[in-house]
Amino acid sequence: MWIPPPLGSFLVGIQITPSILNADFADLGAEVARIGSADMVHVDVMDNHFVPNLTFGPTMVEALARSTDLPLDAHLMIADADRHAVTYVEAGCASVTFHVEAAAAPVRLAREIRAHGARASMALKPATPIEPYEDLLGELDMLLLMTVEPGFGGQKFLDLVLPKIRRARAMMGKHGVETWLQVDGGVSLETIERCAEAGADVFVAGSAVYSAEDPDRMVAELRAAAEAAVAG
Ligand SMILES: O=C(CO)[C@@H](O)[C@H](O)COP(=O)(O)O
Ligand SMILES: [Co+2]
Repeated sequence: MWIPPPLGSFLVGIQITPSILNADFADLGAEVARIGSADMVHVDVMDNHFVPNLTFGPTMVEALARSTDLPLDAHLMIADADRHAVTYVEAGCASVTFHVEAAAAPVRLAREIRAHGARASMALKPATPIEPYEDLLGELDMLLLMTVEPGFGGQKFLDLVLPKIRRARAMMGKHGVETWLQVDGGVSLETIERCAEAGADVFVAGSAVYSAEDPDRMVAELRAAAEAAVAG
């Protein structure tokens, strides 16, 4: 059984997790090989129900896990997350994020994901407030705050989420938890500094990475920009 590391070992600094939503789906193994310096590969699972788009299922995720040594970070945009999340741990994901809007029992689900050996993460859409979930933060390895409405890559970053990122980071400090704070949607060289300054430390970037001529160089540039913003 996977045992959460002790407090403090969560502090790994800035992490860049490119989304393969904007990669070439016909050649995903090769596409992931183009981002060798990434910390994790963000896999957007969509069911055409929770969001109006359809992407991968567990069989494809399992094949992807076999084709790379990078940890997979599954972002489940699916209805009935309680029923399906563990399938993605079994498919080989190191981290599984469910949406709180799609989970009937988020505490039980987070514990179940951890008990099956993956990091447990919970996502909030832009209009979902963080305050009702303050007491759950200690159950999570990562909190994902969406900075676009989930469903599609290439959307414009929503600045209105920045105060929620700040509040979430402050709550983590107040409760003494070192939960990773991930942002997802419209993250680019133009927006990453604002997110890092607000307290995010894990950054999903899809179109910014895969529209770059050299995706791995873009990973390095995003990391440098976030680190510079944190350093002040
Ligand atoms: O979860 C999602 C969209 O729902 C994201 O992971 C996006 O796919 C990221 O793409 P960009 O906004 O960076 O292009
Ligand atoms: Co995502």
